[in-house]
Parts: sequence; C-alpha cells; structure tokens
Amino acid sequence: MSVPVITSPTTRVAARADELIKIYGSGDTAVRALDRVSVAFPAGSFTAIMGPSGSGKSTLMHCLAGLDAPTSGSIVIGDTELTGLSDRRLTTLRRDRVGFVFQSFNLLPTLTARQNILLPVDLAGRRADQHRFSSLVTSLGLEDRLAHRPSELSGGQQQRVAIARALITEPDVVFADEPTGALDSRTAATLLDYLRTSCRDLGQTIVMVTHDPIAASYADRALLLSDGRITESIDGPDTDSVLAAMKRLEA
Ligand SMILES: Nc1ncnc2c1ncn2[C@@H]1O[C@H](COP(=O)(O)OP(=O)(O)OP(=O)(O)O)[C@@H](O)[C@H]1O
Repeated sequence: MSVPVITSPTTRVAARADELIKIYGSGDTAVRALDRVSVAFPAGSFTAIMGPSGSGKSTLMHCLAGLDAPTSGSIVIGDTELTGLSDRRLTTLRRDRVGFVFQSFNLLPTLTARQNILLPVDLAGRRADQHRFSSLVTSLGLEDRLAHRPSELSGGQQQRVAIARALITEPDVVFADEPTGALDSRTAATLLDYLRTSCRDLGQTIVMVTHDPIAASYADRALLLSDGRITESIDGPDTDSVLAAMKRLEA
C-alpha cells in the first residue's frame, strides 16, 4: 500500500512531488526505484525520510533536488515545476533555491570557512546579506573559525560550516543526506537541534534522509519508504515510534 502525503490546500508548500516514478535501466534488469510517490513538504517543516537500504530514499531526494530526472511525474520547488527545465535553469535553481548538506560535509579544502559559507552567493554573482551571514555564523558558533580551512576544523565545525552554506541563500528547501552520520552523538544532537530550530524560528524547510531513529525524532514528521513507495507517515515521531515502524517494514 502506498500513502500519498499531501497537506491541506491552505498550507504553503515549499516542495512537492506528484506521482513520481523513477525506473533505472530497462527490460529484465529494470529497477523501479520510485513507484508513484506523491508527497508535499509544507514551508517551515522538518521531514525525515527513512526506510531500508535500497528503498529509494536517495533516489527520492535526488529527484526532488533536481539532481536526477524522474521517469515520470512532477516536482515543484517553491512555485517552479522542475520537469522540462533546461540543464542551465536547473543548475541555477539548485544554486539559488536549494541547500545541500551531506554526510561528508563536501567543503572545498582550499577555501576558508568564510569563503565556503559564501560560495553559493559568490557563484550567483550576488553580495551576501551581511545580517544573515552574521546571524548564521553567531548562532552556529563559528565566529572565531572563519579564517580556518576545513582541515583545521573538527568534524562538527565542518558540518556547521556546511549548514551555514546551505542556509545562506534562504533556500526554499534544504536537503540533508545523513547529515550527522559522521559525527559523535553529542555533536549530532547539537546540529539536529539547530536544524529543528531553523525550521521553527526561521521558517526553513528541511528534508533529511537518515537511518538513525534518534535523528528522525528531531523532525516534525517521518516518512517511511519501502520498495519505492511511502508506506507510512508519522507526525511528531519519537525514537520508539520510528523503531516500531521500521520493525513493521522488516516484518
Ligand atoms: N544509478 C542506478 N542504476 C541502477 N539502479 C539504481 C541506481 N541507483 C539506485 N538504483 C537502485 O534503485 C533502488 C533504490 O536505490 P536508492 O539508492 O534510492 O536507495 P536508498 O534507500 O537510498 O538506499 P541506501 O539506504 O542503501 O542508501 C535500489 O534497488 C538501487 O539498487
């Protein structure tokens, strides 16, 4: 059974997918990685995407973020329909309207923390909003690390730089792929708390893929994927409800 996860018509939606299908390969070796997924992400919401290995989490995130094209179906970021956009317009949309946070931080090693944070703004040929830069740097506790290169920063500090870089452009949506996977549990808790606060206080929309039920418990909602379908949506997930849902999937 597949659960379409749609919000009420009055809620502003930051991103949505309708009837998304993604098939890799063809003929006997074809894999249906997404099987008619419909989901909406309300503005200011924090969603965790969970599910067993191979269930389609990365595929869903890559399609939503415009990194991969679906076989059919529609994806909207903000008010822009992604399907049919040229590569050039997709690249611009990803740069200006989408933020990314990866498990491996993905900072540029030769740039300082300040330069890494400002990279999306520089690439767009714009001037940084100094107020936003300062408030991000202060709330992430990076003031005295700005002149350092990634190799001179701890894992937690590098991920805080990556989060500042993802948020600097005030994107419609931030996609986070196992953002705390490489961090110890205390550092992870601080970062997840920051992500949750940025949704509640700044209205940021975050979609996070994770295997970790504790990480998912910071989200407003956990979606469970199985065989390319959303099989369950848990509002206000806690570690126990997520673990129980994962057990149901394995049963
Ligand atoms: N480029 C590709 N070519 C062929 N099949 C692929 C490709 N990428 C993913 N798949 C298949 O699509 C399905 C979904 O993969 P996906 O990576 O989205 O799963 P996932 O839930 O993110 O898994 P994991 O938790 O292991 O990262 C799997 O069966 C996978 O083998």
